[in-house]
Amino acid sequence: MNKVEHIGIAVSDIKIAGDIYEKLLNTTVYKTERVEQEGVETAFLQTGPNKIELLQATHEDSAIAKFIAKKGEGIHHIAFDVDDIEAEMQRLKQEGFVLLSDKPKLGADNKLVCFVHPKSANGVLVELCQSVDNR
Ligand SMILES: CC[C@@H](C(=O)O)C(=O)SCCNC(=O)CCNC(=O)[C@H](O)C(C)(C)COP(=O)(O)OP(=O)(O)OC[C@H]1O[C@@H](n2cnc3c(N)ncnc32)[C@H](O)[C@@H]1OP(=O)(O)O
Ligand SMILES: [Co+2]
Repeated sequence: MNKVEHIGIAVSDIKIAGDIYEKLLNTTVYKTERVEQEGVETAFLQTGPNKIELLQATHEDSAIAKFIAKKGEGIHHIAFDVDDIEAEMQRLKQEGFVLLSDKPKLGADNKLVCFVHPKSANGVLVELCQSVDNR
């Protein structure tokens, strides 16, 4: 695995949260994207080498809606950049981690993604990300 690709933060209102994070980080939201498959609206901010992904649910069955209902707004996942997502998925499976899909899915920002169940990663939802350009 390479660097942290982004930190995902679950928010109830992406416009309000975007304004707060713009002030906090002294930068602007550079991109928004709706990912229907995940039931989320996203907004991205960059601070130094770090990327923040704000996530608002687009329907009540979305993972983000369930998370906020249970735990409230806050850090939802940590995503790591990988060179070869299928190889990394295979490695993690062999190490006993529980993957949440058999195949990579298309995420935001032109990435292939796969999630590791938080119960198998010390209570943290982990996302693997491979740039589609890396394929
Ligand atoms: C925009 C696309 C993409 C990107 O490109 O970056 C994204 O980031 S999409 C982000 C949203 N999508 C996902 O999170 C997909 C993966 N997540 C899931 O499949 C589910 O959320 C889950 C992790 C399997 C949990 O779903 P479910 O089992 O239905 O929910 P429960 O509420 O019953 O949770 C079970 C258990 O797990 C704990 N939990 C849930 N979410 C998290 C979390 N984010 N971090 C830590 N722990 C989490 C939850 O509290 C439950 O624990 P117990 O109460 O102890 O049983
Ligand atoms: Co993410």
